[in-house]
Amino acid sequence: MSEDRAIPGYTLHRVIGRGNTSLVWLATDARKQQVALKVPHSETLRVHEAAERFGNEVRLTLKFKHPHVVRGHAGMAFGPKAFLAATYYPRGALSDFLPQLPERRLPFLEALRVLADVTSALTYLHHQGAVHQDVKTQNVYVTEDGRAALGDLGSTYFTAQGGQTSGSPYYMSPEVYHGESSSSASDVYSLGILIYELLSGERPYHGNTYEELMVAHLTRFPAPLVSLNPQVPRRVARLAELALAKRAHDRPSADALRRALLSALGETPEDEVYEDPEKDEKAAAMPARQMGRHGPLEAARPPEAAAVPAEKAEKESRWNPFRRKK
Ligand SMILES: Nc1ncnc2c1ncn2[C@@H]1O[C@H](COP(=O)(O)OP(=O)(O)OP(=O)(O)O)[C@@H](O)[C@H]1O
Repeated sequence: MSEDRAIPGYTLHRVIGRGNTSLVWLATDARKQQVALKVPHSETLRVHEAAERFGNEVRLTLKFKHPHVVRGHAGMAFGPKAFLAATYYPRGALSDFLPQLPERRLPFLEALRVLADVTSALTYLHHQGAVHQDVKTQNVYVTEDGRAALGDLGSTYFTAQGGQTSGSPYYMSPEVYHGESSSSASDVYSLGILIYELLSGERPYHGNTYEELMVAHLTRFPAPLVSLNPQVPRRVARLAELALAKRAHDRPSADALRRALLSALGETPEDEVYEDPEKDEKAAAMPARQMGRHGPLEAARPPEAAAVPAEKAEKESRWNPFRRKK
């Protein structure tokens, strides 16, 4: 990284990832704590909607506080010194290591645990009135002891404020393919795809092009999950199949799925009690001198210009989700 992009207060050790938007470093902060430091590419800062998307990710990652949502420690949403310091997950994202596993699958109980954690994160976001819009293996980070956290809040928005519909074609719901608004039910659909993928080792729908995937999501039905993996408890299989209902209102809530997954793990699902995300905002803030014009604590704005409009997905070059490396 050139000197002018150095982030004050952090020592950079090595690059651990490179996405469309940012370069991710393993770094240590002033207290010698390891963090994943996301620094937007210069091009991201030059393209308005890309910069907005990064800024949205910074603001919301700092705002939400849940054990299964990637935690932001500090950041700056906009400007040449924009960055996000977040919890570092040494195993990386699910997509980083799944392909190396036998049959591309986590052991069954580990998969259930990861899914229960992601579903708990979604239950929380939906309870806050937010829609994630990008649930997929690339955005699920896993700890050494097999616990998961949902990250990449760049496309997340609050339904009360509105936001631009977006998604990734392997995970996108029929209504998003139709160019309609996304909702918590669209997240549940993407979660249904993830459940299939983790419990059967394969995504339910395939296609080599955006159009082929669209046809599959709009017209086909997945094979019964228990036929692909007889270990899957019937209730989980039933709800996962319902999560892939073509009509949004036929899908279960994330919370219903969370309860089924926890029961499958032999646990008694409890109601989740949430901390007010505003409560510790000041504690999570950067020192004032490091705050940009749009500091990380500013109320979250909808990522209007930031997300990938589904109907434009084919046309957009950089922001076409189908072309994203993931
Ligand atoms: N908190 C983290 N802990 C460990 N590794 C991480 C973390 N965040 C990101 N990475 C690594 O960096 C890679 C790139 O991160 P990410 O996909 O978030 O980049 P991005 O440019 O913001 O995303 P996009 O391509 O969706 O725009 C990830 O695939 C992962 O390997």
